[in-house]
Amino acid sequence: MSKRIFNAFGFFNAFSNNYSTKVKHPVSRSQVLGKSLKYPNENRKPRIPSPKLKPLPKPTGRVVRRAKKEVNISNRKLFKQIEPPQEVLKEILALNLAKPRKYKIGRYDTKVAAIGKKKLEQRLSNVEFEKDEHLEFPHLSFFAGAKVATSFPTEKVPEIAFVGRSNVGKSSLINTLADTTVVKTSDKPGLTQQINFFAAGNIFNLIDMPGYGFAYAKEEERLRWKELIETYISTRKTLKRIFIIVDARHGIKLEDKKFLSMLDQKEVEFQIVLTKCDMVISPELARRYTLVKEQLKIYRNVVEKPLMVSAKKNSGILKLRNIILAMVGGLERAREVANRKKAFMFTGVGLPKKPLRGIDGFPRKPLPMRQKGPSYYFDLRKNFKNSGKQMNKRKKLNRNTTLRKYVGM
Ligand SMILES: Nc1nc2c(ncn2[C@@H]2O[C@H](COP(=O)(O)OP(=O)(O)OP(=O)(O)O)[C@@H](O)[C@H]2O)c(=O)[nH]1
Ligand SMILES: [Mg+2]
Repeated sequence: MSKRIFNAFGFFNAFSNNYSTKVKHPVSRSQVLGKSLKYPNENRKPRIPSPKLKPLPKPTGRVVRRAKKEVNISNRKLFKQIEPPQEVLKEILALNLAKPRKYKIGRYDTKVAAIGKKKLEQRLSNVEFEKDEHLEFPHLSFFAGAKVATSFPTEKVPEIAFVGRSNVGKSSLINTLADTTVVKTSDKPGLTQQINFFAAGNIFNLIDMPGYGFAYAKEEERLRWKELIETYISTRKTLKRIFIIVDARHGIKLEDKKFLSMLDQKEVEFQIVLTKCDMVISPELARRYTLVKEQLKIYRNVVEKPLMVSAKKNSGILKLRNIILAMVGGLERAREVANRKKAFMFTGVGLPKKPLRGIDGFPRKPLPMRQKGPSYYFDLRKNFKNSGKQMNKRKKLNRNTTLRKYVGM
C-alpha cells in the first residue's frame, strides 16, 4: 500500500507543475486517506496528508493559454504583431493598391465595405501623402534575346533590369509600365527563358530576365539561367539599376536573400518592388512593407525605399515610371509629351488617333489635320464595292489587297 501511495504522490507532483483545465485531480480522496481501490470495504488506518499536499488552486483557462503563447509563437503570429504604419496605410489607400476586404453579410456587403473605407479615410485624413506626376513612357519594342552571354547586344544606352523569382510578375510589370503588351506573360512559372532586351525609344533599354527558384524547366536549364543572369550583372557596364520584384503575398524568400547577397558582393545597386499588391488586404500589405524594409537593412547596395505596385490594377506604377525616367534622363521629354497629351484631352486637337513615334520613342508632334471630304482613296473603295458582284474570286482578292495597300487597312 505504501508503494501505491508513493506512486500516487509522484504522479500528483508531476501534474502539479503542468496543469491543465480538462484533466481531473489525479489522486482520489480514498487514495489519499489510505483506502484501497481494489477492496474499498477494507478499513485501514487513515493517514494524515502532509501539508505539502494541500489542494492546488483551480487553474483557469487564461493561465494555460498564456503559457502556450510564450512557447510556440509562429512566424505568422509574429507578422501579425507588426503595427501597420499610418503613412503606409495612407499611401495604400490613396493609390488604391490593396485588395478590398470581404464582408460576408449578404446584400449589405458594399455598404459596410464603403463604411470601413470611409472610417479609414477619416483616420488617415491628417497624414501627408505626396502625389506622383503623370508622365509618358517611350514606345517599347523587342530587339534582342540572349540565351548565352556572347549574344548580348552592344552596350549603347543605359539599361534597367527586372529580376525576381519565377512567376512573380516581372514581364507583366514591364508591360504595365510601358503601357503595352509586347512582353509575353503566363500563369505558369518559367515562361521567360532568356534575357530579353526591349528598347524604350532610343533613350534606354528595359531587360526582362528569367526567374530564379521553382519553374517548369529542367534543373540544368535553371542553373544555366542563373549563370546567365550573374554574367549579365557582373559584366554589363551600362546597367543602371536592378529592380528586384517580390510577391507582396510572400515577401522576401530564401532565393531572394541569396540573390541580394550576390548583388552586394558584386557592388550592383538594386531596389525592391512589391508586386501583386491587389491580392493582399491593406493592413497585411502595410505589415509586409514594414517587414521588407526591416529585412533590407543588412544589405549595403539597396537604394531608396521599396515600392508597392499592382500590374493588374495599374496602381503605384507612376512612381516606378518616374524613378526610371529620372535615372535615364528622359524626364523632361516625358513631361513635355504628357502635357501635350493633357492639352489634347481638353481641346480634342493636337494628337492623331494612332501615336506617331518619333526618333526618341515618344509620340512626335502631330501632322496638320487633313481636310475632310471625299478623297481619292475613298472613291476607290466605293468603286470596288459596287463592281464586286461581277468579279471572280481570285480577281476580287487581288483587288482587295491592292486596296488595302492604298488605304492602309
Ligand atoms: N493579380 C495580379 N496578378 C499578376 C500581377 N502581375 C502579374 N500577375 C500574374 O502573375 C502571372 C505571372 O506573370 P508573369 O509576368 O508571366 O511572371 P514572370 O515573373 O515574368 O514569370 P517568368 O517569366 O516565368 O519568370 C500571370 O498570370 C499574371 O497575370 C499583379 O500585379 N496582380
Ligand atoms: Mg517573364
